[in-house]
Parts: sequence; C-alpha cells; structure tokens
Amino acid sequence: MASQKKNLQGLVAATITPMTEHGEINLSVIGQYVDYLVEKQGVKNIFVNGTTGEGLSLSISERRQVAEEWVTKGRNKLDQVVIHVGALSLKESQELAKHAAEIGADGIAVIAPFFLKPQNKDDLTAFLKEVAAAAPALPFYYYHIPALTGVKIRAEELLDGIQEKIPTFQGLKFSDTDLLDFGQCVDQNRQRQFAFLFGVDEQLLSALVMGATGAVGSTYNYLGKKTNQMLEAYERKDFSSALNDQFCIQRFINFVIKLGFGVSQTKAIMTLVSGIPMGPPRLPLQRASKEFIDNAEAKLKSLGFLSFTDLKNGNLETSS
Ligand SMILES: CC(=O)N[C@@H]([C@@H](O)[C@H](O)[C@H](O)CO)[C@@H](O)CC(=O)C(=O)O
Repeated sequence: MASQKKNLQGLVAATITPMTEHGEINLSVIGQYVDYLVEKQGVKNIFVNGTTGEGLSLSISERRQVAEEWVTKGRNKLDQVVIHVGALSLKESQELAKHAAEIGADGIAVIAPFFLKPQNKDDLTAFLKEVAAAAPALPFYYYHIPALTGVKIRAEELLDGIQEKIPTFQGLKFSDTDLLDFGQCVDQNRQRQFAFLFGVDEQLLSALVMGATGAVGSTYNYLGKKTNQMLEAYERKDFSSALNDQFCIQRFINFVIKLGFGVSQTKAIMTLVSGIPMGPPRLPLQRASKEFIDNAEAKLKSLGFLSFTDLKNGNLETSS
C-alpha cells in the first residue's frame, strides 16, 4: 500500500528541465530553481520529467539524474515531488518507478504509452498496474493528456474500479479541456480520497468549480503567485476576484498561444522572469524566437506580471 502522505493539493509546477547551451541537462541550477518556486511563486509541489520537463526527450539515465536532483534539492523545502515515469517501454517505466521510490520521491505519474497504443481501458490499466507495482509504496497518478498521447480512453472510464486493480492509485492529472469527463471523474469518486489535478492552466477556475483539488501546469513556474491569488479568492468565495485573476492569466496565455506556445516558449519565459537560465529545448523542438520573447516580455509587463526591477540578467539566447 502507498504510505499515508498528505494529499497532493494546491499548485504543482510542471518543472522545466534546464539545459546547457550544448543541450546537456544542467543540474547546477536546480537548487536555485527550487528556491525561486518556493520564495517567489509560493509553489511547493512539483511534477518532474513531464511534458514541460521534456521527459520523453531525455534518456533514462538523464531522467534518473534530473529526478534525483529535484528530490535532493527540494528536501525540507518542497512539500511533494512527483516524478513522471511514463515511457513507451514497460521495463523502462518500471525502472524509473523503482528509482523514484529509492530516491524518496512522493509519488509517480504515468501517461498512456503512445506508439503501440492500448486499445481500451483494460489494456491501459494492465500497463499502469505493472508500473505501479514496481513502486508499491508510492502514490500513483494517471496522467491523462490525450491531445499529445493520442490515447482517447476517457478518464472517467479508466477510473471506474481502478483502485481494485491498482491499490496505490491516488489521483488523476487531467490535461484536457473536456470538463464533462473531468466532472464525472470527480462525481463518480466522491467517496474516495483521490486527488483531481487539473492541467489546463487557462481554465483552472472552471475546474475548481467542477471539484479540482489542485493543478499541475507549466505556467505555475512563473505565474504561480497570481494563480495562488486566484485560489485564495476562490477559497474565501470571492468569485468576482477569482474571475478577474483567471481572466488576467487568460489574457497572457491567449496572447502567447496566438504567437505559438509550447515547451520552448515556456523555457524562454521562465528564463526571462526568473533570471535562471533554462537553456534551449532539445530537438526536435527549436528555441523560441527573439520576436516571441520580446512580445511576451511586453505582455508580461503590461499585465503587471513583470516589472523592470524584476528583470534579471537571464541568458536570453534565441534563434535570431
Ligand atoms: C500541453 C501542455 O503542455 N499542457 C501544460 C499546461 O500547463 C499548458 O502549458 C498551459 O495550460 C498553457 O496552455 C500542462 O498540462 C503540462 C504538464 O503539466 C506537464 O508538463 O506535465
């Protein structure tokens, strides 16, 4: 059984994997990154080696090193460190799950294998069960991100009876806009103590209404403070303030989505806002353009997310 840890709730930053200019993982800035999240953004939970962390673009050895560094540097500073251990190979996924347990992570998460795909709920459950069994003392989260995996099995369907198959099942990270599916996951599992972590940052307020217990996302790296403000307003039932905060966050995300927004752009924005060099993304992703960074910076400033005094001398190498 999973050890009784306190529930994962509130904001969880989907961490970026810092890289050197030569494209190697850069562990040397992770300590600084932990302090930034805790002190500047008020974010004390992290999700490592997921989409934002380019987990699937790293070698197994790199994933182990990155996970270990976050756990080590986060000790006594972070509340929970969840490691994404999903992989196409069951064996690799099990190795990473086992490793996460050995290094003292607080939980593991797994996406659906996306090349030779599970055809139905039973196939997917069978895969997840084998991974979870490799770390029997760790809380297990299913990471639902159908737009990227192409696996469209509804989360509601997957959750039906899952704890009988996977005793360590602890919750769902739901990175999709289907609020019917999300709402039904919550509704049908009210008697269970699952964590329902929403993964579409620009729609978090709607998901809170639907019963989200927390959120995992890329923007909490640099908009954590603003999003925490929204969560606090929601908690005290000040829905008008919460909506204003969500709209403000949406204005930024809407703006960058129109410019073209993904992991590369997240790395550039985080470098700009935190001053910690995140480096380039790994191929096939390309660096964010200088034009994108200039526009994003202007928008951050106009929305009050960044002032001139906040700007550090981040390494803003760009493609042009
Ligand atoms: C597709 C994608 O990357 N989605 C992000 C969101 O945080 C997303 O960047 C945000 O909602 C802006 O659209 C997260 O759900 C991903 C995530 O949690 C992860 O990096 O594992």
